[in-house]
Amino acid sequence: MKLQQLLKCLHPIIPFKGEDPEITSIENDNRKVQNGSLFICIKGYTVDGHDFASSAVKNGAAAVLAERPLDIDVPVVVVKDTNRAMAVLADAFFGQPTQQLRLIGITGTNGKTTTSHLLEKILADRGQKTGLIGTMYTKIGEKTIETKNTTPESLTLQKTFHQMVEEGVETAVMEVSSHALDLGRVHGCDYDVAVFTNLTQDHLDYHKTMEEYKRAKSLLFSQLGNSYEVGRPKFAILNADDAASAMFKRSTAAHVYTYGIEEKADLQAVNIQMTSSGTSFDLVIGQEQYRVELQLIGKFSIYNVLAALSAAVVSDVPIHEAITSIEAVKGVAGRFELVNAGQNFTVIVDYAHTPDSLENVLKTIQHFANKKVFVVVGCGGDRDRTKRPLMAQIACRYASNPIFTSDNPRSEEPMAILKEMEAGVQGEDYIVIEDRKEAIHTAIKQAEAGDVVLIAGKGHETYQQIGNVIHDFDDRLVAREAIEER
Ligand SMILES: CC(=O)N[C@H]1[C@@H](OP(=O)(O)OP(=O)(O)OC[C@H]2O[C@@H](n3ccc(=O)[nH]c3=O)[C@H](O)[C@@H]2O)O[C@H](CO)[C@@H](O)[C@@H]1O[C@H](C)C(=O)N[C@@H](C)C(=O)N[C@H](CCC(=O)O)C(=O)O
Ligand SMILES: Nc1ncnc2c1ncn2[C@@H]1O[C@H](COP(=O)(O)OP(=O)(O)OP(=O)(O)O)[C@@H](O)[C@H]1O
Ligand SMILES: N[C@H](CCC[C@H](N)C(=O)O)C(=O)O
Ligand SMILES: [Mg+2]
Repeated sequence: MKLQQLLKCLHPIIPFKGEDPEITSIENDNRKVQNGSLFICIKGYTVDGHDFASSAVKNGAAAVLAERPLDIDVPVVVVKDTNRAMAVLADAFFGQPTQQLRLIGITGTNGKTTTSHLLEKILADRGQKTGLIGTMYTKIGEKTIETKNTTPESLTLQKTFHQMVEEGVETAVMEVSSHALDLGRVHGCDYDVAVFTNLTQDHLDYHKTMEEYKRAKSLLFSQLGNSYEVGRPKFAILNADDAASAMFKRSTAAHVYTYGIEEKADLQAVNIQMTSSGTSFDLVIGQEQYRVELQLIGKFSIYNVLAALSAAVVSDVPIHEAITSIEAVKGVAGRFELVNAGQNFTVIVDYAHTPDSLENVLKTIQHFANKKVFVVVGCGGDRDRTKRPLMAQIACRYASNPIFTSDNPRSEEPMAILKEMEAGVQGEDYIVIEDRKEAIHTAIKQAEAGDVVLIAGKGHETYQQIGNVIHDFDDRLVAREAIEER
């Protein structure tokens, strides 16, 4: 595509003039630039992309998009906000891919990864080719691609959607993080369905207040189409039991459907039965009622299932087929994942890294446990510090044997993070073991028949970041090794 043609999508008040090279790709990382690329300079949290413009030109950039004039030998297009412009350009360059597939976005503090996997399974079972974008990976059909963020920035995102369209994906399901909504990573995404799981404390390092965090989440609903196009209706799926849903309902013109347990909802779970091996309930939808027998555990799993079923129903999947698909799901990696190596106690690895998720998982365990409950838990560095004392309190409230350890300390001093956890539980009974491997081994060594060991916070992660070094680390493998050593 010619540069001038591409720039038209920015609708400048005064047209950009100048040379008109052929643009073969768009990049925001100078290391990925090739002959003919348009290099977009983004001011990041760590470095300023403008500093890499000369290097991008050396690597073959045919033009540069920047927020100020630059002394380089290729055309420089100056805009006020390159991050905003990147979303528009990416959407145009890749042929507006989200208008060519069905796009379902899932937001909320907890349950996004789980719900997206449940929904993907329902759609794939119907014979649809699906795409998935989220915390664990991006998936196109059966192919998985490694990712860094839960929701990538706009350029990667639109490139991925383009690839999905090329490969025949009919529906893409994606996790939409509050960071992504706030930073405009999803500008240009034309969602058909927006799903809300729940809102509890996380990410206050970034959003500062819960009100701001909620406002960021609400963008998914306010940005959901504002027209009643007959052929492409838009739906907002809201959690009737979460107070934030009222604001999201007000934010959207889309058709609203609700799900829930406590409050009246369009899809409602009643007659719930929970055991240590599964959960069952009656799904009431309109005048109809269906029994649902899940292999998933805990009340929070019912919410994720209801969210996925609601999104499936508005996507024209017959409800009984959606239920059959969900009943076959054994779980999602790193979410309430059992580690079995022949031991006579239960070991669970779970991605709970917020106060609410930790409380939910521990309450679920407490419901079934009749012996000791160990929890090995830490808090990530360079992330919301205010959750540290709260998570420690929850660990002490619901577990008989709390062990505080490191999660991903990142640039922080591991013991300083642990001190902030301890500040919440003065006088309580707990132990601190900075080294995560040692902490897991200690819990497993001490566990006796019938006890439960919960290893929380890192779930599917296969690394531990300490300082700038990323070490291989997988809670599931470490737990297995510890069990085998007994
Ligand atoms: C705070 C934040 O969101 N940071 C994101 C941001 O990084 P940054 O601002 O530090 O980027 P930077 O390194 O300064 O680079 C600026 C520009 O220079 C370019 N550059 C940089 C270096 C170089 O040699 N050459 C070059 O051209 C970069 O490509 C970029 O365009 O842009 C990066 C690229 O898009 C993101 O990967 C990165 O996410 C980091 C890893 C992160 O941890 N983000 C978290 C807070 C986050 O976004 N989390 C949410 C929610 C998770 C959840 O709850 O599920 C998520 O969606 O992941
Ligand atoms: N609906 C829910 N409500 C509360 N807690 C939940 C819910 N679903 C899952 N959890 C807990 O939260 C943890 C993370 O779940 P999941 O990965 O599905 O959430 P997520 O929203 O994708 O998280 P992230 O923001 O880190 O990507 C699970 O391991 C479990 O402990
Ligand atoms: N998506 C979450 C991941 C947290 C996982 C936890 N293991 C940590 O490193 O803090 C976040 O960015 O807050
Ligand atoms: Mg996730």
